[in-house]
Amino acid sequence: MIEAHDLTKRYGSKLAVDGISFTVQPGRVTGFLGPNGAGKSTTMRMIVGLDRPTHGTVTVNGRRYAEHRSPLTEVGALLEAKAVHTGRSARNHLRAIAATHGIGDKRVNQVIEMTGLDTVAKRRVGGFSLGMGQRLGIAAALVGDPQTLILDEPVNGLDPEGVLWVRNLVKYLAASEGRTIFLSSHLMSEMAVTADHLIVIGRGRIIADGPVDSVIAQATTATVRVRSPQATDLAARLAGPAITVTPSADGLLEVHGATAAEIGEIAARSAIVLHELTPLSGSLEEAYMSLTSEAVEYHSAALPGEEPHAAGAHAATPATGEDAR
Ligand SMILES: Nc1ncnc2c1ncn2[C@@H]1O[C@H](COP(=O)(O)OP(=O)(O)OP(=O)(O)O)[C@@H](O)[C@H]1O
Repeated sequence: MIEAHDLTKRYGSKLAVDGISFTVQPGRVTGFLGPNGAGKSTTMRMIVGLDRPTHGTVTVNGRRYAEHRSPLTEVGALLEAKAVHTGRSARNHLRAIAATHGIGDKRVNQVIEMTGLDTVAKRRVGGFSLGMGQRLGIAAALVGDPQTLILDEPVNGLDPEGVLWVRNLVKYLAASEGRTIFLSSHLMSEMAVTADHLIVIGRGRIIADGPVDSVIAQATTATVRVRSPQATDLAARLAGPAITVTPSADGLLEVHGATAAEIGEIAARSAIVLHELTPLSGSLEEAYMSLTSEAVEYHSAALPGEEPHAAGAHAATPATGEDAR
């Protein structure tokens, strides 16, 4: 378990992390989200003692990282994937890390196999691609077989097979082995299918902390998709001050402000035939854009004809495909 209390980090005049308190529980994957510069990496660095809090504390299993006798077997971290001795082979890099904790070659070989690095284990790390470097960073985090894993953008640079592997690995480690997993990513569709719980930060402060479904439900408007051969009639009967009905195609309506049950009852009372009645929850991307719209420090320029802020556009988009939960 990771516990942060009033955790604060100031770099000169920049308050990178502004008094945050949170708990990362074992047995589930906790996603850490936030715009560029929100303070995610700084928070993760403080957890593993690479940065000293200006104020407040953060502990792993009740102790600060530096107080653990065998930190590598307690917490594994992927923070700076390229922070390796470039002249060493992947195997020797892992052996050097393992040696600091008396971990033998057997475990080194296991993690090399787990991370798919077998064929390149003898190659110099300096020549590794971004994805291979990322796999090596994950291997290093796993060497000590730790109870807690902290992964800063672990899927960055990985191919689709690698992304799927990370997803399945962290889910397995949390759900089947009860480990504590804390990971950041900017890929919302991936986070939506990987995390159980989310902590969202912006400008160094916590914006949301809760189960993925509740974070999405709180930050998006639920839509119900209704298909009926009497769509025009149904739309007229549904429309009211609290209900918005948007015809989206022939016979298809998108309804905000009423549940599927309420719509079904209104249709039944009017003897209107329904061919489809589907509640659609918002996507994590919509929720994220809405939650962080005030906290984005580095805005991209709008494309011609696009709203300067993407949040509104996303909030209006019904959730479909892989982002829908
Ligand atoms: N060593 C440092 N010295 C000065 N400022 C720093 C330092 N490290 C981070 N910062 C600043 O602290 C803020 C938070 O940075 P951090 O890297 O923690 O954000 P992040 O959420 O991880 O961002 P990203 O998504 O871009 O990785 C940023 O404004 C950053 O410029």
